[in-house]
Amino acid sequence: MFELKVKTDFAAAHQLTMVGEKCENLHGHNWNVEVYVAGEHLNAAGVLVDFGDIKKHVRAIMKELDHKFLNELDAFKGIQPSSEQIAIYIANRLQGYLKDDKLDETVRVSRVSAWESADACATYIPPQD
Ligand SMILES: Nc1nc2c(c(=O)[nH]1)N=C([C@H](O)[C@H](O)COP(=O)(O)OP(=O)(O)OP(=O)(O)O)CN2
Ligand SMILES: [Zn+2]
Repeated sequence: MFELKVKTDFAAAHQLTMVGEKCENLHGHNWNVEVYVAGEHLNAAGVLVDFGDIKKHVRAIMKELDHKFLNELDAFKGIQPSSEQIAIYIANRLQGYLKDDKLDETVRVSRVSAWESADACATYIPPQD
């Protein structure tokens, strides 16, 4: 088993209800994001997945989120844009890209961590089929 990690970040605004009163005010964070891709077999180049391909996909996902008001995005219609939900969104989008790449069938997004501050992070671990 191999696990790759790519780090990225984005800045965005959000409002959260039900978490804490101050979170209901419009405010922003600089999220630091870590995506993990796992799998069992190396390809002919001796790698699980080219880091460059993962970074390309991650950049595309960050472009959807960066400098946006997250509550207004279709991705978060009826969903609170908490760090947990952001981690789920990134994991699902990246999994879709990897599926299109037709990689080894064991390759999957194994974890996404979204740090909304230096000391607070939500990690999503997608269920394994
Ligand atoms: N489990 C989660 N809890 C909270 C989330 C979240 O996404 N998942 N989000 C928030 C808000 O985004 C809020 O803006 C966080 O503000 P912050 O000042 O960083 O939070 P704290 O008050 O907890 O931290 P202090 O260090 O005490 O300022 C809240 N919770
Ligand atoms: Zn917040």
